[in-house]
Amino acid sequence: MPDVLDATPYDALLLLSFGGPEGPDDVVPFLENVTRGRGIPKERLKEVGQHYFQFGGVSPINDQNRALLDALRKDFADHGLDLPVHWGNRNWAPYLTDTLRDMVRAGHRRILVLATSAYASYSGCRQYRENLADALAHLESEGLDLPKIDKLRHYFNHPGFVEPMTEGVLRSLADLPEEVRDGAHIAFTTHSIPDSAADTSGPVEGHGDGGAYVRQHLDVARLIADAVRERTGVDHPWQLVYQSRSGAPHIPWLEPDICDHLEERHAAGVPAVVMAPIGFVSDHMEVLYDLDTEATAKAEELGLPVRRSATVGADPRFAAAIRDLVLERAAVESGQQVTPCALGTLGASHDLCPVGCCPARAPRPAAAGADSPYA
Ligand SMILES: CC1=C(CCC(=O)O)c2cc3nc(cc4[nH]c(cc5[nH]c(cc1n2)c(C)c5CCC(=O)O)c(CCC(=O)O)c4C)C(CCC(=O)O)=C3C
Ligand SMILES: [Fe+2]
Repeated sequence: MPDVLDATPYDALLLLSFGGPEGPDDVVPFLENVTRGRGIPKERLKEVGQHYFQFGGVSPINDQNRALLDALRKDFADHGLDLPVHWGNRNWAPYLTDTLRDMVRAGHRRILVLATSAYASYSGCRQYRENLADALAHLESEGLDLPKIDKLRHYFNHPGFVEPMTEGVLRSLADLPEEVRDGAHIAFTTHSIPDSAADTSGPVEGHGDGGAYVRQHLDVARLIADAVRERTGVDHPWQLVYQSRSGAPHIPWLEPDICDHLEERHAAGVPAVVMAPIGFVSDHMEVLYDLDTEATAKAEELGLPVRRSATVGADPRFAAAIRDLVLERAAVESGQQVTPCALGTLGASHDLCPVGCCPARAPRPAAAGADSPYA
């Protein structure tokens, strides 16, 4: 390994995340930010507000991101990669626009973005690209010289993302009572999204039937299930299920819901379930409430032993994976030949989101893609 790693042409990495409230007074304004123009039913908002108030109005997501920042900075420093890492959010402080302004004022001209979503979808990819376009428009109106922004490819199938989750599932299985362990099923969970959003996720040529969103999750689930079988010698049946549905009831979203799934598995005589939240990068509110609180209460009511496995969070292997992805993309942008690292059947995702990838219901400018007005 060389003494000094080089991320040229990039001069900074931007961790781009969702944001979350840090106290009771933040909850309602945060939810207003999240739902602006998104038509989420009032009852759902009141309910989700309660989830936050139950945890003192504090979402764990910001501390998770602070821990990830620390892990990235440590990994980069330990490997001689001199690349500053900044952090901005879509829905709460530190807001993306403020972070980007600071970065431009500090002289950064080529910024690489790491979004805290590993998969294709409007909510996990294009919406972040729209946020980047909004922030750039804002800085332009302030008369600042705009930087060039690229976004890292989807990392769902990078070994540094998959391996910590495999280990988490193994730990959860080991934690189950021995008499139910070998019969346990694995429920891989992710955020439910409208069927229409799933079907149009990923590049246009792959649209339909759950799109890239469902295919990518299925690939990760299969990778983990295969690795678990290899390590334990036991074939644990598994299924991809969904959680955290919002939206109006008459609009179809991805199903089944984790709670219905637990009921169905219990009725079928399954002795235990490991819930593996592969759709989430860290233990934020969706994991703490929808799985650890709600689904776990449902399992208790059924008398079904369950365990929830770990997300990658600030695992050093995940930080190392991000370093690998940064160097890979820097090499691509420098015109070098690279072999991208990816497990599974789908191969490495595209570097540049093509036109029509993960479309919005109402088209808006999106940066860091083939259709960016800020090339
Ligand atoms: C795919 C996906 C991810 C994963 C990718 C990624 O990480 O980006 C994700 C992450 C997150 N979602 C989060 C919170 C919320 N999401 C909501 C609403 C929605 N999410 C959606 C999808 C996703 N969401 C969708 C289709 C909606 C419906 C409305 C809309 O189309 O926008 C609402 C409104 C109320 C509700 O409907 O629940 C809240 C409060 C938090 C923060 C948690 C914390 O505070 O710890 C995080 C990380
Ligand atoms: Fe969400």
